[in-house]
Amino acid sequence: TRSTRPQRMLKAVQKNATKGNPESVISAIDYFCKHSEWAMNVGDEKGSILDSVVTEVNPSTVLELGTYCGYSTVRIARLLSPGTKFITLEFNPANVTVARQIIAHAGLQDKVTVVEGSSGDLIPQMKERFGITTFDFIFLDHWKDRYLPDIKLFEECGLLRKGSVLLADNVICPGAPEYLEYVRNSPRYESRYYPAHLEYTTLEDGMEKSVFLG
Ligand SMILES: O=C(NC/C=C/[C@H]1O[C@@H](n2cnc3c(NCCO)ncnc32)[C@H](O)[C@@H]1O)c1cc(-c2ccc(F)cc2)cc(O)c1O
Ligand SMILES: [Mg+2]
Repeated sequence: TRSTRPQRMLKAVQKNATKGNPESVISAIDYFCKHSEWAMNVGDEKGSILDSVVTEVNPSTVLELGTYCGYSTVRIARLLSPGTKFITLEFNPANVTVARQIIAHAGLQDKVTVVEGSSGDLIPQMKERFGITTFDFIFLDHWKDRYLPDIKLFEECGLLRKGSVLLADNVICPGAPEYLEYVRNSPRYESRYYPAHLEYTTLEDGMEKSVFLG
């Protein structure tokens, strides 16, 4: 049967990227998406914003929602200090399989744990299953209508501390209006919008960085 786009992306990484070289994995995926098939990776322009926020926060604990093929997982993991606890959640088992292979090709398999399951089920398990008290940095890039319920879940589960940073992709395209309204109007967050473009296109998109104030 016909391969899937994530499988074709993995093949492109295995063919064109150097094993153990995260930068070459990132470049191979961006090349694939620009010249072969568009895919919903955060991409190079928004990826640079992600890089700068991760570098600024220099987190000890990181959570990503929506691994997909592992592109942003590789971008984040390559910047983390040794000993950082990084967990990424993905509920599609086929995507988990591809992501684990792309992360391994980059040589970053020891830096991140890819957990199969849905955020709604897994977020409440973070403390007991992974020994996490709070997250320093959270990257939201899963279904856009789940951003708001999941940030509320973080609050309910006591997973945020004063200064925790949440970065949300696609707040314009496809858009996360209820999430934006919440973080921009809640006295518990200090929010800032980073304008950019939808990955690999000229369409408007952007990322929202929100700092939890406690
Ligand atoms: O839809 C987009 N991303 C979704 C990501 C989904 C991935 O994350 C996984 N996932 C989803 N919900 C959960 C969940 N929890 C929630 C359910 O319980 N828990 C765990 N994993 C979850 C899926 O299995 C996928 O692997 C998007 C679209 C465009 C786009 C823009 C313009 C266009 F024209 C077309 C597309 C651009 C982007 O950058 C985008 O990120
Ligand atoms: Mg996205």
